[in-house]
Amino acid sequence: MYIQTLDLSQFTKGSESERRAFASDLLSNFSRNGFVKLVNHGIPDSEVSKLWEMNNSFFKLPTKEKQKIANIPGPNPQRGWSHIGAENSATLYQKGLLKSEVKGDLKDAREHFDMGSKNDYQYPNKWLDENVLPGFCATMECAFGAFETISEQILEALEVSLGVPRGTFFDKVTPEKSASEFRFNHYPAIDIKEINGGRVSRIWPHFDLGVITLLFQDSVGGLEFENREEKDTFSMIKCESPSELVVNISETLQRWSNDRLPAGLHRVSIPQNLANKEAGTLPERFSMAYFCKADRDVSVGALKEFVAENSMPHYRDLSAIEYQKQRLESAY
Ligand SMILES: O=C(O)CCC(=O)C(=O)O
Ligand SMILES: [Fe+2]
Repeated sequence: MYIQTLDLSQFTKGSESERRAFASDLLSNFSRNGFVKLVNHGIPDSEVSKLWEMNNSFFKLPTKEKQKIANIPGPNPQRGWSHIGAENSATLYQKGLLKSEVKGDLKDAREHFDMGSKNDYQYPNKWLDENVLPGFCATMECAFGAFETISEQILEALEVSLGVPRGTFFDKVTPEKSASEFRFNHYPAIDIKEINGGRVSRIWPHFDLGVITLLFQDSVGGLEFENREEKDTFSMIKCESPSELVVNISETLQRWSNDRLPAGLHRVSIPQNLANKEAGTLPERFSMAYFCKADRDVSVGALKEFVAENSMPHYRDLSAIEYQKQRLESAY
């Protein structure tokens, strides 16, 4: 099993028939396993390189600097730096756990940094002094805008292929009220034996909470998606280029579409193609994820377009912020 790579410029710059072909490929790949990879997504390589440099530089800062913008653990949207083990993905996404995995005391070997929209006055971002990491805020805000555009294009393509009115999804993800988030992940080098011990993972199997997720990963490897035909088995999502985007369906889209588009279960583990998976050290790994999220006041219940007449929706109405808080509460 592998993830298909699609060319987004076919949709953004193509003829009507190319746009339809892209939309249809997107839907069929998402339906198969919840994932696609995108090239020609509109973020220039130079911008992607800048992001990678920022990502690396941020985590290399002394702990005392990162501590100044520490996230306050809890159910609110995350802002700033979270130290290794702060978020417990195993608890957050228990329904994503494999049967063999025991509950409780499972750790993530990962630190991360989160930011939201600059328009989000309710949960403002936390930035370092400009001289500590020059250009950090500007680079992140610029990327955030680009991710908003790409998300809009993907949601529009899905609306086209699903035959639902324009705006069915996108009107619920507005740049003005944005609840979306951009995250830097850093997985420090780790002894493979520690991971094989079964209590520590880079990131446990989970679904993302938002609508869709866009992710850049480096070449270290280890990101995997679940094969739907064979529960509890995972395949690699190989990194062919540091500027390709991995895109997956997240929980909100599964709920809106009343399970027509199930979310993609994923994890970060020992790379399957590593020569020795029993001993040695896994090198550090970096990734960046943009979580396109529903506006906070919007319902994450099933949309009427996806509920057949005289049948019950699989998901009840609940505001996106209430949903997020309920899910996050279990993670700390
Ligand atoms: O690091 C990765 O490749 C995946 C990260 C991830 O799944 C997440 O942050 O939700
Ligand atoms: Fe994830």
